[in-house]
Amino acid sequence: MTRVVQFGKKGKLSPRYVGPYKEGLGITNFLSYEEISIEILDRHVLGLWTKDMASVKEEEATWEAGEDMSPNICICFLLLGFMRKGASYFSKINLRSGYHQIRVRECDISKIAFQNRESDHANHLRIVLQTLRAHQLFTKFRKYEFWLRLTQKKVKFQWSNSGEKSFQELKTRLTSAPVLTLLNGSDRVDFSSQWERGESSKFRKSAAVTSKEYSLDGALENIQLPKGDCWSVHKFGGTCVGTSERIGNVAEIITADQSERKVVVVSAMSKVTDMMYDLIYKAQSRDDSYLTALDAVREKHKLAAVDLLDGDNLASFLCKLQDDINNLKAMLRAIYIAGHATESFSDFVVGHGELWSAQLLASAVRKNGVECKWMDTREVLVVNPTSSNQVDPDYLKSEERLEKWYSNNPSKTIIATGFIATTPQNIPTTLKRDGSDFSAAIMGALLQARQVTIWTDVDGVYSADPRKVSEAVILKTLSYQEAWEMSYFGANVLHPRTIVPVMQYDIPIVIKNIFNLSAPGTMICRSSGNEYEDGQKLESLVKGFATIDNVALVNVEGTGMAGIPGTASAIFSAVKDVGANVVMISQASSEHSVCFAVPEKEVKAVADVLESRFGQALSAGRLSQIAVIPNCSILAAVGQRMASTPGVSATLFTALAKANINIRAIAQGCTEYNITVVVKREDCVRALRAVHSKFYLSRTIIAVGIVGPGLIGGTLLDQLKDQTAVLKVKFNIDLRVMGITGTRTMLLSESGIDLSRWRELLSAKGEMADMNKFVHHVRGNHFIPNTVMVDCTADSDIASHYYGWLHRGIHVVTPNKKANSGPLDQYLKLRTLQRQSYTHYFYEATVGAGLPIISTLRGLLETGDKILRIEGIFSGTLSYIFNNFTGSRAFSQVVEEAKEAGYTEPDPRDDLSGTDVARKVFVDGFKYFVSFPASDSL
Ligand SMILES: NC(=O)C1=CN([C@@H]2O[C@H](COP(=O)(O)OP(=O)(O)OC[C@H]3O[C@@H](n4cnc5c(N)ncnc54)[C@H](OP(=O)(O)O)[C@@H]3O)[C@@H](O)[C@H]2O)C=CC1
Ligand SMILES: N[C@@H](CC=O)C(=O)O
Repeated sequence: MTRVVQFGKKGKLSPRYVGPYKEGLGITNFLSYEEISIEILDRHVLGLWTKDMASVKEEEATWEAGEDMSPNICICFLLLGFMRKGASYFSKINLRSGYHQIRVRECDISKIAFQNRESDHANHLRIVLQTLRAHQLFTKFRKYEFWLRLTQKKVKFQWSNSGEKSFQELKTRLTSAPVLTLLNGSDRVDFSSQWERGESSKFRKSAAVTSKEYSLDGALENIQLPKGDCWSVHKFGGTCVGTSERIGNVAEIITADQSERKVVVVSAMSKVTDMMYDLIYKAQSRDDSYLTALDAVREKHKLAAVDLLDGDNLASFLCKLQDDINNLKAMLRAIYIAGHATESFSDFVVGHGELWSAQLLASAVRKNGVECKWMDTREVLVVNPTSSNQVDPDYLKSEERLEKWYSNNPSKTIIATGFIATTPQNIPTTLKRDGSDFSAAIMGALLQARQVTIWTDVDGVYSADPRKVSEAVILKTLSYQEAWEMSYFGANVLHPRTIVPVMQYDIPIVIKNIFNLSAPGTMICRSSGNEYEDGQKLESLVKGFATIDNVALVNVEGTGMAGIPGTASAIFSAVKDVGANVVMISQASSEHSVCFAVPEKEVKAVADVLESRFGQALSAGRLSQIAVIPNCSILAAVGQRMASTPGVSATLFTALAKANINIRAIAQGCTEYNITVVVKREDCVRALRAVHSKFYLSRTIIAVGIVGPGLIGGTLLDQLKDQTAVLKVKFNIDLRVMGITGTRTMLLSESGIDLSRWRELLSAKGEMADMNKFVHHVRGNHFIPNTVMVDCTADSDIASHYYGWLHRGIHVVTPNKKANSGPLDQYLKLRTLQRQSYTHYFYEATVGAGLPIISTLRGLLETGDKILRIEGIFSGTLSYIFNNFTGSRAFSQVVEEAKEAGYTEPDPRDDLSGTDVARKVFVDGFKYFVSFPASDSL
């Protein structure tokens, strides 16, 4: 029972009952317990109403109520009445007294008014507070003196920050007091026993956040806004509600969601926001087609509604839609005439997409039998636009409005519009880019919800862009900071600002795929500090990698910069003046140069302004240059566990070096949560894949080119066929043979040759051999960071390519002795380059037919052994001949047999002449202890 009392013109009302405040309890025709207890426990004690207040003229038993009378104080008196009677636990009986809920207007929040002597205020309050103190419910009485001052009639009302703080504390203390209640008729439940059983915190929370638990018979509306774990927030983007069928699916998800209470934030149907902006653009360009475009908008929503709804629901939606369209038509006409739309006009028009999708979804949810309310968030979310095209939420005002909205629209399921909000002056505005995610996060914070779920069309946050790294994995968890860093550096996770509202309450954000409900998604939450909890491998110090393409570097250099305060300020003020966004900054400690990255499209303006501002410094030689390096990309490694872990950057840079990626600039924040490098744009994907595989987030992919599929090359290909699976599973290596070439034909593949059929494919599909094309193909796949050429020929011409290959970052593996037994200076040049380019040059198979002779010799020498003598027959061919040329067969026949057995060189004369043995002696390992003149070669 809620009694509505109309106010007269002067805001006076006369109560119909004189309260029994001084007469004792038990008068029956007062408010029911539910009304009062809920008011007490949930709204008024918790409420944040800050303006005063109903003053009571006792003699007349009338109330003068200001527009904003505060019931907080009244409630305190209410409590004190009970406490004065010795109550330390409250029951509904205590509360059934002469207090009235009144509303100024039908739609207003009910407020409690009651009869009281003004002179009693201070006394009563003291008793309340002393009683609380006696029960150790708060610690410092003097902290609440503000209350006493405020309640004095002639004292000017001033609500200071400290008053607010103290009130909040008092509120918490009061609401954590034990309360007796009746749940059902005469069933009495003593929550104090829960308290004694150690469930106080649970109870405190439920007392503070729910109201229904205290209802006697459920007759009373839940007008008090509960907060806390009972709420979950879901956000569905435009793709999720792109069609009537998808809206229906979303309604199913909401219906199936087990949360006690939920707010569902919804974007406009996909493409609608663009359509709405297009309307404005057309209208202000005086393009008459805005009318047909508006018809298309109406039709889209009408069709969706007809598919989804029926009966009254459909009729009422269509009626509302037509009203809105009529209004929009008028507004667009005004824009058409003015030839201009103000920002608030635009925001108002554009926001209709969310208004319609929220209403459609709400109707669809209701159709599933779930009671729900839809919320136009412009009534609730208050934001202050900033100069930088962003908005700052006003949480206090939004909270007030949310409480008010809820009291008029109490529901366990609320479908709220994303993206739109209002300014403090009630001017419609939007939350700008990715605004719906932000709306959901703000709602989560206002309700202190258990979780915010962002529904999208991917399974979660990937360790890298899956379009660039096909082996990218879904991350189970990310800390707020990691998500923040990833999204800043281009990972399409969440807008960084989305994380801010939820962070303060430790509310997790879960990213889920609406098209794959069984996928667990990614949870963004406070870092647990437990290295293993998220199931990531120990090696995954880096959680993920993100890239930003299309950036340019600007390098300002000169001796005149060192030690001159204000240089950086002057540079970046100039950059700010042209509105450019600085993505990354790096300055060497020598202070001779400052290097920073800006979006490519802004670099010209930046260069121009710097040239003009620093023209004098340039001509005087204080600055040597302002250089622009275009076509760059930023690659960022992100991971909270990178902090204070030595070796992460070394691993990162080694991976990049091995993939032959040149780093143009480096930056690392002092939190050590990210390491950022700038690379050439064309190198970016290879760089990303190289580092991704290096940190064991995926397999190391190697593109292999086989030159010379003869005996050795063919055997190797067969061996690779057998080992491919083992290499993948056991060694995390994904080896793909991208090309095979002989002297006449070559076979190329985009994704890797099927090694079980390579002979058949080479002869059937081989094309004319072309070494340049071959190398370009094997190396040219931007998605594979590592390339290896395996030279299985005995050709010096092929060996002469090694230098160029190593120079391009291509690793070389060969059994061909030619490069190592040619001119020594060329060999040494090759080795120097190999060391400088961080590439591998492996040639173990040149000696001993693949037995580990070279590495063994080197190991012996490195550990202090001295090689005095090496004895043996360094030729398989000669060894075969020595053993088999017994005179019974012709020498040529024995040589033929040796060739058949695979011992000989392609030209057996190399073996017979001893040249092959001599080459082996030349090969690296032997050079440790045999001196050759630099001019010697074979
Ligand atoms: N046999 C052995 O036990 C050992 C051999 N080696 C070394 O392995 C290498 C290969 O020996 P092996 O397999 O026996 O010789 P093969 O004669 O069986 O194979 C040589 C291959 O190289 C190809 N080839 C030659 N020149 C070129 C060129 N310019 N461009 C492309 N392909 C070319 C040939 O192609 P095509 O068929 O089209 O002419 C052929 O497929 C040699 O350097 C040898 O010293 C090392 C250790 C042991
Ligand atoms: N032809 C060589 C084998 C490869 O190096 C030999 O006979 O030993």
